[in-house]
Amino acid sequence: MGVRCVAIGSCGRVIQRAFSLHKAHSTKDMENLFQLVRNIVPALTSKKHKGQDGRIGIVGGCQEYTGAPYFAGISALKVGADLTHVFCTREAAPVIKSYSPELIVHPVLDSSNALQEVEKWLPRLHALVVGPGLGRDDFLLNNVMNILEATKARDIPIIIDADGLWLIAQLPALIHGYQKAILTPNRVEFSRLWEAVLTGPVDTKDHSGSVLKLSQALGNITVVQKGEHDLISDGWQAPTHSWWLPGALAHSQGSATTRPSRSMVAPQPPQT
Ligand SMILES: NC(=O)C1=CN([C@@H]2O[C@H](COP(=O)(O)OP(=O)(O)OC[C@H]3O[C@@H](n4cnc5c(N)ncnc54)[C@H](O)[C@@H]3O)[C@@H](O)[C@H]2O)[C@@H](O)CC1
Ligand SMILES: Nc1ncnc2c1ncn2[C@@H]1O[C@H](COP(=O)(O)OP(=O)(O)OP(=O)(O)O)[C@@H](O)[C@H]1O
Repeated sequence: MGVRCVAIGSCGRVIQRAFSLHKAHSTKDMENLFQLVRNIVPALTSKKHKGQDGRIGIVGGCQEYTGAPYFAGISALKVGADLTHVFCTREAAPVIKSYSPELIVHPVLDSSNALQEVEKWLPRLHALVVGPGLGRDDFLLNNVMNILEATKARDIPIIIDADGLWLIAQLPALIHGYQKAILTPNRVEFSRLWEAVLTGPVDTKDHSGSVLKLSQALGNITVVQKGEHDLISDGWQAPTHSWWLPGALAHSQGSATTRPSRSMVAPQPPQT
């Protein structure tokens, strides 16, 4: 069975499980969702070679945290990306690699030439995910700062989650105005970012307005605020709710970036 058939099967099982918890959904809703998932997975064709349907880089994984970068990488593959490169610390690499032979793992993030090592691969990557299981060690964060600058210089889309967001909260200028960035904060990460770039407390009665304001304060970069209802804004348009599976993935594992349908791999939301 091909990788994509397995991916579709896996997505189907997740959705079926989700729907078993949400009986209120109609069969028609379910059919629509299956179709949306199918749309995400690229069609097999003899005209393409391996790599053309997505080469994704994951920056994260350190001594303490190895699960999150694995989930980010393997999920990218399950929704159709062809290759995933994980850039992690030396100690994390054998652990992450042993979870799956499908991931390409580079034990470079804690080396003094981390930037050069990652830069060798940057020209081949279609998107970079920064933060899952990264930790908050200053030396690592400094390396990641340089990697972010190099990635921006190449105009590569960047998705930032978890400790990547911690770094952005310390240094918002690092990502300010970079239109190809997507930040995926949970409620706590959202507050941290808010405090870094805005004054006063987050308006908990107006989630939509808050997401819009944060996106604008960061120079109109896309913010996906995770929670019971995910909210997405690019600072120009009022936030929209997550459109495909509200609440169904509450038992999150690893990282929001492991659910790429919410961000750049997704088809456009249906017009309403
Ligand atoms: N939390 C996770 O699932 C993962 C954490 N990892 C790493 O573990 C370290 C600590 O992670 P923490 O998640 O504890 O982060 P923090 O140290 O930033 O703590 C955030 C706190 O906010 C709480 N919180 C989260 N969502 C909330 C909500 N909606 N409402 C109220 N409280 C909420 C959490 O329970 C946690 O106590 C980080 O270095 C992080 O990268 C990573 O390995 C990836 C997985
Ligand atoms: N209260 C909730 N009810 C239903 N679903 C929720 C709720 N909170 C979060 N979720 C779902 O879980 C996803 C992850 O949100 P969460 O707040 O757990 O982020 P997180 O802590 O950063 O986790 P992860 O890093 O795994 O994405 C959300 O995008 C949403 O789909």
